[in-house]
Amino acid sequence: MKLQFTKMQGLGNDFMVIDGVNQQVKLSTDTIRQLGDRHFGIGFDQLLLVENSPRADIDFSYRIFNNDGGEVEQCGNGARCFARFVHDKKLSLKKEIAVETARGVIYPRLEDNGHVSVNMGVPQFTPKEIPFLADAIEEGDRVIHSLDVDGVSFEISVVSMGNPHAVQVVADVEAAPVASIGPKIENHPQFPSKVNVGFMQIISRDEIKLRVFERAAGETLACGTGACAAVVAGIRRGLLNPRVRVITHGGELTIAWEGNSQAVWMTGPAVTVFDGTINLQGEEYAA
Ligand SMILES: N[C@H](CCC[C@H](N)C(=O)O)C(=O)O
Repeated sequence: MKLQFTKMQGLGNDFMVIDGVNQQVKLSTDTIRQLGDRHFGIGFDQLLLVENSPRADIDFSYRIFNNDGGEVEQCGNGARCFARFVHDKKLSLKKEIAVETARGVIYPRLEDNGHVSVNMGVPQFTPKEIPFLADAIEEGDRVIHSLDVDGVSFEISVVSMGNPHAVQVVADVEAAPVASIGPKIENHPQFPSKVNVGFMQIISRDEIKLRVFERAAGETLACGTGACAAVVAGIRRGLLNPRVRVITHGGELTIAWEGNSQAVWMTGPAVTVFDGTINLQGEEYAA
């Protein structure tokens, strides 16, 4: 069966976006993995599925799959592309939409300058919410945890944006051990659902550089929820102001958070690369 899709990117974090409103889509884990392969398939960091929501107060349901085929809770760069997609495909005429994910509702808004702003919801910090198996019984949530990785202690901040993040401050992101330490922390036994690993360099109280070794996707050119988590961690550590420019290898994001139980706001680009059609085999289908 033929499946229509759109290839999109947010700061080089790239996606296969599928309209599950006008197509009935059923994809196995293996098929998602094959589609995500950059040599034998289409190639993407994540696959984003757009579906109707049964709730009257929600415009769409948003499902996210890493390129290993696993479904996850949230994707920030993907949220901006989601909003651009539903507008350009005329699935909604609204400038601001309510989108339900596995871990809460987010509110993307199309800006006049072509960027997209997203209310990414309220960050969570308690080990249980990450989930993170802390060393001691924690009172509430600690800003910095020590994590032992092969006998070396790393000072990490844990933040959930719906998906789990472990953020550390480094002197120079370009010299950071992203490829070696990233997978060790991603798969650390104290993260029962694994974790996205952020390496943040503080340039000033208003600017950071960031690299993220993403759970199940490896290092990406940018990570939207990773940028939110890094800024929240930096503010909680007393290192950053409430509005921060985040410089990634794929480009820049603006992240704002007023603290406590306020939502995190993310603003950045969302770009359509091409539309395509692919033939699905076997029990996969798109009607
Ligand atoms: N790898 C992430 C999902 C994609 C997040 C990232 N692409 C973003 O822009 O937030 C996870 O397993 O939680």
